[in-house]
Amino acid sequence: MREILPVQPLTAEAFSPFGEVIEADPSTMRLINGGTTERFHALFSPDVAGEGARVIVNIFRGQPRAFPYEIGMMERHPLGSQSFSPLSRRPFLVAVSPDEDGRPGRPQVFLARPDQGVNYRRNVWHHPLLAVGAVSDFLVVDRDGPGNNLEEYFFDSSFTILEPHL
Ligand SMILES: NC(=O)N[C@@H](O)C(=O)O
Ligand code: NI
Repeated sequence: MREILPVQPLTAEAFSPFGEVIEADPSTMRLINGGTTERFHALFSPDVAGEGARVIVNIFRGQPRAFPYEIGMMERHPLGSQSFSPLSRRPFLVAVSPDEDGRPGRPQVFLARPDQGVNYRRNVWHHPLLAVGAVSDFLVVDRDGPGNNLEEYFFDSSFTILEPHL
């Protein structure tokens, strides 16, 4: 029996070892435009490295994953951060791992609300996009430029995620 991973709610504190949660945090809010707009300021700062690197904005259209889902691999981007912000107002799953001597440790899985996104800090182990329940669009801010920005690691034994309760 493969190890079943618990799914926990996404919070800024729990996710802080891996990056930032993108959400309308009242502590970041400042009123602008004559008080007609709330600006939730500087939720994260994209981090790109290497000569010729640039920050780019993309849309990822993710197909929903089938459950139970096997986490067989993790990846990381040594040259840039990567953020995912839902455009389809749907929840999604976030799987991240601590680094253990250059390999991902046991994955931690979070359920992001439809009004939450995440930014993976540069070189943080994560699983590729995990859309849930329906085709879902995400605004993705990450890096373009020369050099290899993808490192993958395949586990000897996968981990199981059960269908999340939405
Ligand atoms: N390949 C790609 O751009 N996507 C992954 O990095 C991902 O985290 O989904
Ligand atoms: Ni990625």
